[in-house]
Amino acid sequence: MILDTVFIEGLHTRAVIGVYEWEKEIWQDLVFDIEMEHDNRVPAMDDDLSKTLDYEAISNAIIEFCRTKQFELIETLAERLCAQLIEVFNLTTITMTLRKPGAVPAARAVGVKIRRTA
Ligand SMILES: Nc1nc2c(c(=O)[nH]1)N=C([C@H](O)[C@@H](O)CO)CN2
Repeated sequence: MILDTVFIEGLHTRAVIGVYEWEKEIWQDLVFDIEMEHDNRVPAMDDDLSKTLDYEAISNAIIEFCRTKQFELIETLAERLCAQLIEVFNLTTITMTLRKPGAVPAARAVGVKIRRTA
């Protein structure tokens, strides 16, 4: 059982996302919190970046995905992005919280949280 994680908190990205026609013409803010299970003793043993989940590379992959893909629902974006990250970075388990801060003006944020396993 893996007890360690690598996390990314408050990652700001922009995407064309939303169900309404006006939303398909604008960029909107999205904010991600990500937790990925990993045995952190392995990279720590050799002080070796190649044995970690590289949070910089994963952050850049998330930003690029949001920049280049378009969906209506944040559920769809979260699902497809988790699938890609699991495949590309060989993740075992990922928990993703995706907030769309501007969507409901009366709320600080709305969003979804999913947990997916390879
Ligand atoms: N569960 C969801 N509800 C809503 C979504 C969504 O992606 N998931 N999207 C919208 C609109 O696009 C909204 O963000 C416009 O402000 C409405 N509800």
